[in-house]
Amino acid sequence: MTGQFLTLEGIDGAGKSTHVDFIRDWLTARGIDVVVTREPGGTPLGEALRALLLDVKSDISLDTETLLMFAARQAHVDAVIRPALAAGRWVLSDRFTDATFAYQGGGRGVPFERIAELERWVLRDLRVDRTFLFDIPPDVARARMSTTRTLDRFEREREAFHQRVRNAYLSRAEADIDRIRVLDAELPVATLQAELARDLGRLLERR
Ligand SMILES: Nc1ncnc2c1ncn2[C@@H]1O[C@H](COP(=O)(O)OP(=O)(O)O)[C@@H](O)[C@H]1O
Ligand SMILES: Cc1cn([C@H]2C[C@H](O)[C@@H](COP(=O)(O)OP(=O)(O)O)O2)c(=O)[nH]c1=O
Repeated sequence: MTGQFLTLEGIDGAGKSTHVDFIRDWLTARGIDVVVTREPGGTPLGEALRALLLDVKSDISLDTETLLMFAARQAHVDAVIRPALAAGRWVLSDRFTDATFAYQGGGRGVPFERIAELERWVLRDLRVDRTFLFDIPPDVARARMSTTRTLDRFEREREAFHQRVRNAYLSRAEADIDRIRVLDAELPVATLQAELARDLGRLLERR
């Protein structure tokens, strides 16, 4: 049996990374072999592209940025995601293609159809089984980040950019309610973990 492919999405500072270990541990405790990965990244090439993409000093045009995201994704899908799923392992990726629709599409204005074309080319028959979208107002997310990290190229964008990213994520969630679960990321971590556990339980049952 092939594994399930799970992704975490949301604007920067929404709290995705906070739940990665929880999801991995919850699944591992139930006998599931989980591969944790992230985008951009997940392979040596992908991590090198990530460094370029996030570096505040990089001067990258819109289309180049979009193509680099998909170049990293192509390597990631072929080297990590497909083999793991084929071996019956589950894959948990901190961000995936929804992020390109949200950031490059919603945030920067790349036409969604162009991104969809790249998605068809790179993903072919690969589908995400469940996406947890951590939804939060940009000002709350920004306040969370400012205490903990040096901001990268995307995190330094204005609040209006992050609002467009958030709106694009929410539109995708409305259009794909079977896959994307929207979580109110302002809730306490323990409440969010209880919701995640409930939904993971449903995924396990339907295997
Ligand atoms: N539900 C929550 N309530 C309050 N603070 C949170 C919550 N989830 C995460 N945080 C804090 O917000 C900051 C950003 O979280 P993080 O998981 O790094 O976000 P992301 O990976 O989405 O950028 C961290 O300092 C984290 O401890
Ligand atoms: C995968 C992906 C990420 N991004 C951006 C969103 C994030 O700002 C950044 C990666 O951030 P993220 O993995 O959230 O970084 P961290 O939690 O370490 O700060 O890349 C895109 O713009 N498009 C994409 O397709």
